[in-house]
Amino acid sequence: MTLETVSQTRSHAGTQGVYSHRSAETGTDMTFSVFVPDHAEGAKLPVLWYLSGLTCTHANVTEKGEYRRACAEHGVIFVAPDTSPRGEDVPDAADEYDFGQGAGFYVDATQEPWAKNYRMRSYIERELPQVIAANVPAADMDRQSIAGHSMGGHGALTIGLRNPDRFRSISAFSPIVAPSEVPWGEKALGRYLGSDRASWREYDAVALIEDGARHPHILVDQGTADNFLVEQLRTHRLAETCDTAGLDATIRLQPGYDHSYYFISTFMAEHVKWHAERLG
Ligand SMILES: N[C@@H](CCC(=O)N[C@@H](CSC=O)C(=O)NCC(=O)O)C(=O)O
Repeated sequence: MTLETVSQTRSHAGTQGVYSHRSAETGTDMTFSVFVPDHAEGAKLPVLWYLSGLTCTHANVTEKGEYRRACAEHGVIFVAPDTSPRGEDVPDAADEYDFGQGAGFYVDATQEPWAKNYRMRSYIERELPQVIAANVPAADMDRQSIAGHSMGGHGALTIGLRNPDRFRSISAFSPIVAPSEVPWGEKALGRYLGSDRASWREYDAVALIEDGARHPHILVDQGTADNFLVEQLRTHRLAETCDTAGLDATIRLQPGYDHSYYFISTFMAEHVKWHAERLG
């Protein structure tokens, strides 16, 4: 598979790259960023995936996430994919920031006209890892963890919970923990997957845990001044569900922080370190 280098920039004792490739899953060109810390020749470094939220591309966290110093210090490769397929030929929902392009919700859509291109689950779980393994020689694909923000926090939790043997740890900033129960999620899952709510459960972290999914290493940070907390994020649902299931997740409320990258960047280094400790 051919990878086009969009840019490579030296930063924090490493290389920040942006690349694009043709995706078989989405049927579109996809762009992602990868930060590779400097390393000895032949060395293998663990991989931390970061899934972004509504309206984002790879660029939001790459420019505002402030992960590079911590990744260089701990020797962690950081991969930031896009949040949906994009292009003039890709169905979109004009004027809806929370659906369509920029809002793939990390599902494989089953409904028309979304099913052909909106295959972000398979893209993140299968295709992009193969692209990374083939093109980033330092990437140790036996040591992976996953993180994300908001819609991407939902993606990290659900992908991590479905694949506990692949991802050694899961962390999330302000995740949508129960999309089946909130407006953003009901809209996206209803239109991408259809009205049968049973088919939504594998894309809902609370439902996955209720249905038996487990992971020993989960960290969530949530700002108390986040304007989406009450209606869309509902962190307490994850806390309650983990308690009931006997899951020892670390769920922290951070006083005064909002939903923005000012919040994410404040705690990013802690998340990178926490993952690095579990990645060995
Ligand atoms: N109405 C807003 C909502 C968009 C927004 O807040 N997006 C967040 C993620 S929300 C959940 O997934 C985000 O990360 N924005 C990008 C950023 O750089 O802050 C709007 O349309 O702006």
